[in-house]
Amino acid sequence: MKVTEVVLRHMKMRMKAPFTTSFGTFQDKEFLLLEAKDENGVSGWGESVAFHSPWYNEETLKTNWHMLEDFIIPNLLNKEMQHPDEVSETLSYIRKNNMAKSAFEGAVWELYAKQKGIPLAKALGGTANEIEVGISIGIQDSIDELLNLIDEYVKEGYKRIKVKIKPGWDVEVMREVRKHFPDVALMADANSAYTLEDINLLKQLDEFDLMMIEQPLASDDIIDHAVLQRELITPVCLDESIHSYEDARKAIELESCKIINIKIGRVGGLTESKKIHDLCQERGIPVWCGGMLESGIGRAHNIALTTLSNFIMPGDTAASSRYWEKDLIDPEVTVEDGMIKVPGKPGLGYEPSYETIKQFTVFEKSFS
Ligand SMILES: O=C(O)CCC(=O)c1ccccc1C(=O)O
Ligand SMILES: [Mg+2]
Repeated sequence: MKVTEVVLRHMKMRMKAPFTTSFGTFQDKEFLLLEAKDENGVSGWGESVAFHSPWYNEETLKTNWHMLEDFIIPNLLNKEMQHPDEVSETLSYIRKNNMAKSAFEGAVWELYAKQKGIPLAKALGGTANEIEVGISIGIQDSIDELLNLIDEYVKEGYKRIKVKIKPGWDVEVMREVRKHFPDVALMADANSAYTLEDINLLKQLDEFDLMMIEQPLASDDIIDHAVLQRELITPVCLDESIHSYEDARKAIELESCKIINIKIGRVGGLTESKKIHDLCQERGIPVWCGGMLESGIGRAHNIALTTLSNFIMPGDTAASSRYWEKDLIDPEVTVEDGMIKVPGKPGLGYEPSYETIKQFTVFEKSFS
């Protein structure tokens, strides 16, 4: 298998509604799409989930463009490979820049699956025919607005509700949500908005029978998370803290968390995601697939990964229509009763639409 041409596209798509986390708000989603073609003109697709600004991690779509253009693409163009695992091996000399690596690697994984004539899910070793999904709700202007949204999503059948929290929008909010939705599977995501000084406040969340609290403390801190986990009944789930298999191993050994959120981009690709998945399975740590407000391409990658057997908790990969007026793929991702049917066609199983992609492309460059 060989990638003989790469088309890199800078995309800009407006989300239906702004998304607010403890770091701020945005509505225009900019990201990179990477199309990798083989010598027969077959394309595999990858998406970089790096945002316009480095609030979630240190990467941005411009740093990703730089890494791809100046290092990753030259390293991998025209390189003969037997298996997509060789992408991360080849790039292992590059420190971090996981989202940039993952964009290329995801495209190679799709190409590999297409060449074998099997769905990406199967190529990864996944077995599920359908997957359970939840939904992540950003910080709202009022509790009433939040309750209305939750009501809507519960009626649509989403299997669990995740509420973003931050100081000043936490205990009282979760109390109201629990009061109105006593039976819903519920969790909170803090995106690192707290420190150990907030331990008493975080302990109050134990009242609400949450499935987990996601990334309460700093993005690089598994020591304090271990201290916090010892004090909480609610399981801690790590998101931003886990960049690799090694991070996952250390967090599990320190008992910094009881659950891990795997995001393909954050850990540098599908090969590393699988390794983390397998480790967690061995250690009895459930995993679920996080979301980065992806277009259909990244969404399709998440769906394929989620078919692995230790993805036993609903992920954040909601329906295309939750984010976009029009997604880049045909068909779009749809959710019925909180389930997504895993496509049976080779590769991603969703066809990227060149017409729609063109409409949202700010800039593109071809490498061969
Ligand atoms: O709906 C999604 O794609 C996930 C939404 C979400 O929670 C999120 C969105 C952007 C960046 C980080 C996160 C997160 O999981 O922390
Ligand atoms: Mg998170």
